[in-house]
Amino acid sequence: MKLIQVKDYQEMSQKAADIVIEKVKTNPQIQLGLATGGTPEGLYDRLIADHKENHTSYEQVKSFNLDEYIGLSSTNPNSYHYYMAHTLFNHIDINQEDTNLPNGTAENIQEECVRYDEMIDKMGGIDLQILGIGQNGHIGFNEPGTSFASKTQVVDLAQSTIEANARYFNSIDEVPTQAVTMGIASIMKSKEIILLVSGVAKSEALKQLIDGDITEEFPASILKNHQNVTIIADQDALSKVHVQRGSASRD
Ligand SMILES: O=P(O)(O)OC[C@H]1O[C@](O)(CO)[C@@H](O)[C@@H]1O
Repeated sequence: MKLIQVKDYQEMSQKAADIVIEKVKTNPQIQLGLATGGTPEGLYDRLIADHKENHTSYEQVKSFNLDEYIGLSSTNPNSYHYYMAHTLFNHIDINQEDTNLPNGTAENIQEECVRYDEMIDKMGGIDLQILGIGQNGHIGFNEPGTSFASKTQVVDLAQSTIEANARYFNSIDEVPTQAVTMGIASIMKSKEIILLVSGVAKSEALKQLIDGDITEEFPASILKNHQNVTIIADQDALSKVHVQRGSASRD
């Protein structure tokens, strides 16, 4: 894993935006894997600003999101469909029909999981996946204990995830307890991954990722087995890590 150390959330977001914009310009048909949550908001803001200023076009880009809550329709402001529309898609020239998220209200959710993986495979896979990390090491909504062989699946959210995400809801009781998420194996198929990590709340997770072993008890640890991962982490997130410049491996 390559590590880019940055000062703060702003610099992390700018660095990530610079990379994404460059890749979209080089390959206008790039297939992007996108994440939600607080972490990528700054990245999306910068993609929008660049689109407005420099006219970087997403007309031929296709996108695939990691996850969606079970039971929230796309018009629910807490759904990830809504988040993506309002945080990014409505502000750039990507075609609505080229944006994909798992459907958390599908009648047959198991079929939906299979459909989602097959669709991504059929379209040639994800070129660049943007990832955040949960405080417990989750990627997508794959919580500790998830099989590294997992494909897109329905998961029970960990209590710590429900608590962390309650900030977006009126009360913790409104947070769905389940989600549909791309599995670990689905995520690992991406040709390239950028992991964004910011803030002291993620410092323990980042330390575990860099210093710890590869174990299903810490889902993000599988990223060490991927050939092309770049971590962009800020000083607060790195506060518990002793790293050599540019390298996030122990060796
Ligand atoms: O960026 P946050 O809000 O800390 O969330 C961490 C991760 O958890 C998720 O919300 C769950 O998928 C991711 O989208 C995100 O990367």
